[in-house]
Amino acid sequence: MDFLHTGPFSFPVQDTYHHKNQWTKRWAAFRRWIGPGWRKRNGQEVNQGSSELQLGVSGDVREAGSSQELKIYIPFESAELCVTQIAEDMKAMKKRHLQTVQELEENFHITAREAQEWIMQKVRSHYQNKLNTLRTFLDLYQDTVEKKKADWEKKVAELTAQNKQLLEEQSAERRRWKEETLQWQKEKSKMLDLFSSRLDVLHCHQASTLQELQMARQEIGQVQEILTVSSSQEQQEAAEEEEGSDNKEQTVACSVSDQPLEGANARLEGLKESLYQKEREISELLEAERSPIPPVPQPHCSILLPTVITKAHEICSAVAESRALLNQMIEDNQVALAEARDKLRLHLQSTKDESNDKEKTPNQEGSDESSLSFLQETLREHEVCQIALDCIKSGESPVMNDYEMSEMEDILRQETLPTTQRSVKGVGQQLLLLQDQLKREKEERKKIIENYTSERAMRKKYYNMVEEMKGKIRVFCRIRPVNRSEATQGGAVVVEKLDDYSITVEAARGPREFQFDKVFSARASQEELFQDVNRLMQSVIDGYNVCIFAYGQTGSGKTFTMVGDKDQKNPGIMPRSFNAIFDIMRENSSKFDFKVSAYMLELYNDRLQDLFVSQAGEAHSQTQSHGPTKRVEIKRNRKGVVFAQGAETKEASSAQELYALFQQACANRHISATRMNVESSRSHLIVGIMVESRNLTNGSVNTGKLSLVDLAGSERAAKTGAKDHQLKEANSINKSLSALGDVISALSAELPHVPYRNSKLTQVMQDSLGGNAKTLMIVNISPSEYNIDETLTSLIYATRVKAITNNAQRNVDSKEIAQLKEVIMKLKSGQTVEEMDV
Ligand SMILES: Nc1ncnc2c1ncn2[C@@H]1O[C@H](COP(=O)(O)OP(=O)(O)OP(=O)(O)O)[C@@H](O)[C@H]1O
Repeated sequence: MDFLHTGPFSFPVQDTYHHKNQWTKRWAAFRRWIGPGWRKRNGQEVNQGSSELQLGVSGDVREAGSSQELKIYIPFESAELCVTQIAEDMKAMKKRHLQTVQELEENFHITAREAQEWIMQKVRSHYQNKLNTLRTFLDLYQDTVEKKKADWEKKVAELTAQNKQLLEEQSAERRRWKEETLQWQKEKSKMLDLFSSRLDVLHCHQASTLQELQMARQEIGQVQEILTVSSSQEQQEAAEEEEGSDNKEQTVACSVSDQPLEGANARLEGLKESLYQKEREISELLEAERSPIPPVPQPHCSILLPTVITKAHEICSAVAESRALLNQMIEDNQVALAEARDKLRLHLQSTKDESNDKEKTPNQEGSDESSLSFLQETLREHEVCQIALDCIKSGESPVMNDYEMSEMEDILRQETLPTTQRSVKGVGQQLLLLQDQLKREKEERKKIIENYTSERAMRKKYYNMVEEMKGKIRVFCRIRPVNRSEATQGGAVVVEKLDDYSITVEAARGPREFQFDKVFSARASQEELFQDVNRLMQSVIDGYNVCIFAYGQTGSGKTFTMVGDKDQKNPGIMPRSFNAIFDIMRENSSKFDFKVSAYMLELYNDRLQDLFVSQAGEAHSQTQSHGPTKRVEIKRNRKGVVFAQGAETKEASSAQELYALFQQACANRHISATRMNVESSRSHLIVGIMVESRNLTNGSVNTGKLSLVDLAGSERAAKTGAKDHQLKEANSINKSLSALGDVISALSAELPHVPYRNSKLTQVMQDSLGGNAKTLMIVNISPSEYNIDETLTSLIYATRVKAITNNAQRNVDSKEIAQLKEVIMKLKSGQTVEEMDV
């Protein structure tokens, strides 16, 4: 049998005619099945035109074409067998090919997965490296901050010590001044006493002199009488003698009567002289009394004092009564001096004993000090008096050194002559000097206080930075101005801002001080408050979750702080943050591609409601049986970030658009008037703003979320006058706030279980309290006594919140992860995913 050799297969050739048609069909099918790929086998071309196999009419197999061409006739069975075999071979081949394809596909998948894993690993290690570098930076930064903090603390301590020392020096100086002034005043009064006693003595002396004068005058009168009598006798005798005696007798009689007259005259002269002398002395004394010390030139103490002492001594020696008086005074003073010494000794002894026995209160110490100084002064008084009296008695001046002498002179110059112009000038100058010194000291003190305050502020700032780095929740306190109803209640203001970080509340049991990260007084504007909030907006853009919430009793100013006033003349944190976010986005638009979306909810009567869906619309859809409205539920993603499932999220491309969305949401909010607040929020408002920023350089994506929460205020039904549905609202508000309080207590006490699930409010705030958000709480309080209980409760809660630590982390995804997330999102929402996307 001949065989047709076509490639690897051999066809048995058959020359049966009746099989011709069948063969032709099968051959055609075979060729179709083989297809164009079969043309080349073993390097031999099978030409359709020239090498085509043909069946001869006679049934012989012959070669078609030219005379050289060989015609081969294959028996049909062989050909069929051959075809079957080829078909099987082809099947096997196909199967093998399919297996190979499958293997290749699998290999491809494995390689792709490996490549992806390798990339992921690379990315991970890259970010790990980056993280490590950042950690090193952070450590370095923390070290620097620690060092700076230590430096500042040291500086503050130094300044405080310096300040203390200065204050001590100042008070010591003042004390010294006081003591010296007191001492000099005492000595001055002693000198004045001395002068007055000297004057007394002089008065006595003057009186006795006057008496003597009187006596002398009487004596003169008597002498003049005698003289008159004797002259009348003389005249009588002369008349008698004229009548009968001779000249000789007349001469003798005359000489006898002249003798007593001469003695009387001499005596008279002597008396006159003494009278003049006394009169001179008296006039001198009177002159001295009128101006005890000649005004100009002023006598020096060194001259004056011995003069006074000598004069007093002279008087005492001359006048017996003065001497006796002086002796008496010396005796009395010695007794008083001994008594004063004993008293002082006893006092010192008793103070020593008491100080050994028990500790004293500051009051006791003060009274001890004052009685000690009083005793010392009394003793010193008697001592000085003793010296003065001894000096007067002995006629010797006290021994003083130059310094004491000049001091004494100064005192005398300034204080003993108050009426003279000079002394007035001296006192004035002294006063000016003192005022000048006081002014300088005040300025110095002010400077020190300013330094201290700025140091304190700086220290607090660094402390805040460190606290923030640690993840502590920041708490600001804002005091609202007194409102009209409080003013009419007549309630006094009991809250006072001490400085930027502390306030004091005049509670019934005494003042209580609270410390916060910042305190805003009633005068603080919305802008001032936002300046301290603004930096959190950058954190949102950087991919952090940030939460700002206002807490406080009803009517304390939460909505004013978060939203602003009704006509938006004083916009609050919410509208300001919309602008701030878009401002930052605009500044960074060359480096990032941003996307902003928002959801706005309210928690009313423990039910979450989407504020983008109006109540009317919801009711309408329910009545029109469009089915129940979408249920909003709070969920948390893998990272613990809270999100509202079922709430509509709307995108905004500008601050205005976002604000319009916000206004739309606010219009749907539950608000009504209560006795405490004409526009009281009856629900908790929760605004979530998501900012997605794609880095145009490396494709990484940050997703930050800003949660702004305006809580409804805690209230007492009795105060607000809530009834019916308002009472129900109040109960629901108070319940959720009490659950929030429980969460705060558990977190601040670091309890193992935190009851987040007790209320929807606590679920909403789960990532902000003890979660991964940067959180700021603003505690709003009323300043009035009328609300003091609520104020204290709010402040105590806020203080607890300060102790809570969050673990804020950035939400950053690499380009690949961000892409994969996008694909997942598309798949979840049923969209088709292009190969390009993967
Ligand atoms: N710092 C402030 N300066 C001026 N007015 C203020 C300030 N704080 C609050 N108010 C005014 O006090 C009133 C009550 O404030 P607000 O409505 O903000 O209180 P609330 O705490 O939100 O009360 P509720 O919990 O009942 O909603 C408002 O009229 C508001 O304008």
